[in-house]
Parts: sequence; structure tokens; C-alpha cells
Amino acid sequence: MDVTISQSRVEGRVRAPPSKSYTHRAILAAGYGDEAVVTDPLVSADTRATMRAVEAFGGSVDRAGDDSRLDVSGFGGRPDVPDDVVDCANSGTTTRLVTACGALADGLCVFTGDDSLRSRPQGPLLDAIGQLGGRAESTRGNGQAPLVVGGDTGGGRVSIPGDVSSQYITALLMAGAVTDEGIEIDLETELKSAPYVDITVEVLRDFGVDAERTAEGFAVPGGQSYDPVGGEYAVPGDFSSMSYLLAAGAVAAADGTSVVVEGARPSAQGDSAIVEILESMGASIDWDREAGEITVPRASLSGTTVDVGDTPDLLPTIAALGAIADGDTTIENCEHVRYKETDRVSAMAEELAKLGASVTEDRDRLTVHGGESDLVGARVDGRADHRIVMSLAVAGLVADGETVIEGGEHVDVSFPDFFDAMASLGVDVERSE
Ligand SMILES: O=C(O)C1=C[C@@H](OP(=O)(O)O)[C@@H](O)[C@H](O)C1
Ligand SMILES: C=C(OP(=O)(O)O)C(=O)O
Repeated sequence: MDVTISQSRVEGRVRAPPSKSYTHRAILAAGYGDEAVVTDPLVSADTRATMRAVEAFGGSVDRAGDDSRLDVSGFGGRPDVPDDVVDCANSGTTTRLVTACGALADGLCVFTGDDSLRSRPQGPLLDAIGQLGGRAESTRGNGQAPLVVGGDTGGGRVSIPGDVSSQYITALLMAGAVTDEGIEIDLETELKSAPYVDITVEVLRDFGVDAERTAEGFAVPGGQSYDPVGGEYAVPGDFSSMSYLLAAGAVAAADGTSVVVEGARPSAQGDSAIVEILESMGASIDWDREAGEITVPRASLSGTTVDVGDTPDLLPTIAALGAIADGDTTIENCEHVRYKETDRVSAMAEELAKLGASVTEDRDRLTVHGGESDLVGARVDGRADHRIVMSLAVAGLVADGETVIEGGEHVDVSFPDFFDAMASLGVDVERSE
């Protein structure tokens, strides 16, 4: 689907969707347990992949008609061997989290996904499962899905790099809790995307499961069971999704107005750093943490320097902001952002250039030279990547004329109502097949 965004001014209130990261974890945690209700879940293409996996493992996930809750019956600790191959679609989180779970099965599980998913790195997780005595292979022998895992894997000690994906750590912690021995994880390199493991530890705690940071890495004792207090778990709002709404306010709020984003209660999400990043660029933001509301009027933005080691998903948003701001915006420590749905460092460099931005790309750094020329609407490729699509839509608010984004339907991965939300703020959005 092509989506055309015309230069627009925005104003009004909008609610951020629920967190994708918390929803994945809550569904799988409930799956590891007996019965739990997940309230305010994100129902999107990626979280549906995790629901399918829980069902393939012998659980069930019933969606309320309005998607306001999920009633999960778990598989009670150890997963069944699925009847069929499990399709993880476009979701890296699903793939990593269910791979470690599938390794506990007394038989073999096969996990696959779309073209993008089958190009993402899984080798370190397969290797870790091997260290625990399980079977874990890439069918093509290239460390990528399709994956075959199983073998009633036990606990123990593993050593794993920290700079490819934090999702390997999350996966091992979640699975380790139901092993007899537990799992101790030694990190071989510095951990990137660390706040995502904080989210995991928080969700595990809320499901009554202990896991902790150690001098070497992380550890989770075995023999634990998943059971949320009161049988319910509520998902908070998503700060990665919020970043596009806040950015829209900062670059395009109508004179004397602002954008108010609801659903912004503080949580362990590293991507709440978008508030400080916008402030460092000159935006004047009011965050009422108690009410969970962030108010942002338009500002004249200037370039900044941001280390995205902890916040990889913000790179596309920051790059789009950098193209609108005056002066250089330098995004550092971003090599791991190349291992996402697409290589987001190159994708943003190339697509922003089509809108007239000047960008310098290095392996671990992206510099956007803002203010050198005004952005001009053009046809851009969303790279079948939800975050590239949403960030280009932000740039399109300011670009002169029309910006046509190819592949707009991919917002379904994390923010299915994204274009409706933008239209409700006053953005001139046209969709065509
Ligand atoms: O655990 C999670 O929920 C996520 C972890 C991050 O991935 P990496 O740990 O692979 O960087 C992030 O990019 C992804 O969108 C969601
Ligand atoms: C990288 C992302 O998700 P995942 O790793 O689950 O595909 C994302 O949402 O930006």
C-alpha cells in the first residue's frame, strides 16, 4: 500500500498503542504458567505471532472482541512439541523468545518467518542452547531461520555475546526459570539494548519469577512458576511508537497548539529517552508522569548527538528529526541497528537522501546534516519495515509537497492504527493499494 503524506500541521490528543515488548513477554510468561489475563495488550502482526507460538506449544489465547484483554491458558512450564512449523512472521522478539522455549520440548520444533526474519542473526542463541545440551540448528547452516530446536534442554551456564541482540538474554531468562537448575549467563561483550532486559526482569517479577543481574551477566534460578499477582497483567504504553507522535508534534504542531500523547506512564522502557532527545534538540516538553501525558508544541530544532546503544528502535525517528533540524545530528553506537527488520542505518540514510537530506553513513555512526536544504516530497521505500515507514511519515509532514511511502501496511507490526492516529491529528493522509 502506498501512503501519501502532504505537508501538514498537527494538533490534538492521541493515545499511544500498548507496548509491543511488554505484550510479547506477558503472553509468553502467561504461556509458561497455567492461567492469566493480559489486559491492554498490543494486538498487532508481531504479537499475534507470539500468540500463535503459545498455542502451538499447547496453550490457548482468547482475544476479547474489542482486543482489550487476552485470556491465556498456558502450557504449564514445558511446551508440547508443535504439530506443525511455527510461523514467527516478521517478529525477531517472537523468534528468539520461542526458540529458547522450544528448546525445552521433548522433541523438535521448527521456527521460520518472512524474508526479513530469515535474514536475521540467531547463531549466538543456537550456540547457547547447544551449551545447555539441547539441539539447535539453522536448516541452512547460516545461523538464520528456519531453525530446528528441542531436546528437552536443561539449565546450566552459558557464555554469549551481548552486542548482537539482547533478545537472546531475554529468551534464556524466560526459559531458564522453568528448568531444574536455572541458567547463568556470562556476557562475552558489552550488552547492547540493555533496557530491554530490564523490561524482562520487570515482567518476570510481576509474574512472580526472580531473575537478576550478576557480575558476569544475568542469572535466573530454576524450578520457578509463572503466576501474575491477582491473575492479571496490565501492559503499559509503547514509547517507541510514541516517538513518532512526539516527533510529529515537535516538527509540525500548528501555531499556539500542541500534540498531547496519552498512555505515557513511566516504565523500564529505554525508549522514553525520546523525551530527553527532543529536549536536547530544543523542544519544550511537559511530561505529566502521574497522568501519563506528554505535551509537545512545535519548536525550532537543532542537531544533537545521541548514543543509541540502549535505544536502537529510536534511530529512524532521530534520523528523521535530524533531517528537519538545523545543523548536524550524529547517531552513535548504532551497528546493532543494522540487524533489524532491515539495515535501518542504510535504509534511513538512503531514503532521507531521496527527500533531499544530506547524510553521512559509517558502520557505527549516522550523521544527518540538517538545514543544508529544505526537504522536498518524493517517492520513498518503507523497506517493508514499520519503523522506517513511520519515521518517513514524520519527515513527510515537513517536506514540501507530497511524500509517497511504499509499503505503508507494514505499520501493522507494531502500530496498526498509525495512519488513523496521524489523520486524527490533522495530517493529510491518502492510502492507495
Ligand atoms: O526485547 C525486545 O522487546 C526488543 C529488543 C530490541 O532488540 P535487540 O535486543 O535485538 O536490539 C528492540 O530492537 C526490539 O524492537 C524489541
Ligand atoms: C526490531 C524490532 O522488533 P523485533 O526485533 O521483534 O522484530 C522493532 O520493533 O523495531
